[in-house]
Amino acid sequence: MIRIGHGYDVHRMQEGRRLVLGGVDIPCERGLLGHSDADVVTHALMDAILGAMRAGDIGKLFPDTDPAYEGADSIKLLSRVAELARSRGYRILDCDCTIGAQVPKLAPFREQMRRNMADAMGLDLGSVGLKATTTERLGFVGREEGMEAWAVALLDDGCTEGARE
Ligand SMILES: Nc1ccn([C@@H]2O[C@H](COP(=O)(O)O)[C@@H](O)[C@H]2O)c(=O)n1
Ligand SMILES: C[C@@]1(CO)OP(=O)(O)OP(=O)(O)OC[C@H]1O
Repeated sequence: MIRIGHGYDVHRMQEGRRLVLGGVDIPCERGLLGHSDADVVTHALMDAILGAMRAGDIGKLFPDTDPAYEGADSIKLLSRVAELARSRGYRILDCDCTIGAQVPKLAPFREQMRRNMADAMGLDLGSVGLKATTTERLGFVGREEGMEAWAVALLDDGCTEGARE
């Protein structure tokens, strides 16, 4: 049976932090604040996969109170989520993500972000969609206070209809 999952995440922008999106270190005066590398799009994608698995969320799997995840490389955490999915009999089929960011321009980094996320999940590049949008200067994204990301993922649970809880 095909399962759908959705993920959403927000991180605050702050001077002196790296901007890491889809595993790409993007040159920018300000980066994203978080316990991990604060890779907002990779976090949304992990939550989408976990949602499709009905397996909670990244905060449950990787608590932000655990020093093990301080400065964590979120792409490595994505590999772990994909491995967890495989170990439970799921196959990640397809996913699509959107980043809300007023600045910087992300288009030049889009293909490398897709590649990093696809590689982390063991998927073809074509199975990972990624877009970016400004919010036309509206809201916290528009004021450059933070960035947000949404993701959806389709997983095959390997079961006949209705067999999983
Ligand atoms: N941080 C961003 C935001 C947007 N883009 C690209 O620009 C296009 C137009 O954005 P609008 O918000 O004005 O619709 C968008 O479709 C993206 O291709 C970007 O690269 N980086
Ligand atoms: C992956 C984690 C690990 O601390 O990253 P954070 O940078 O804390 O980001 P957030 O999206 O607030 O919560 C998810 C956490 O589990």
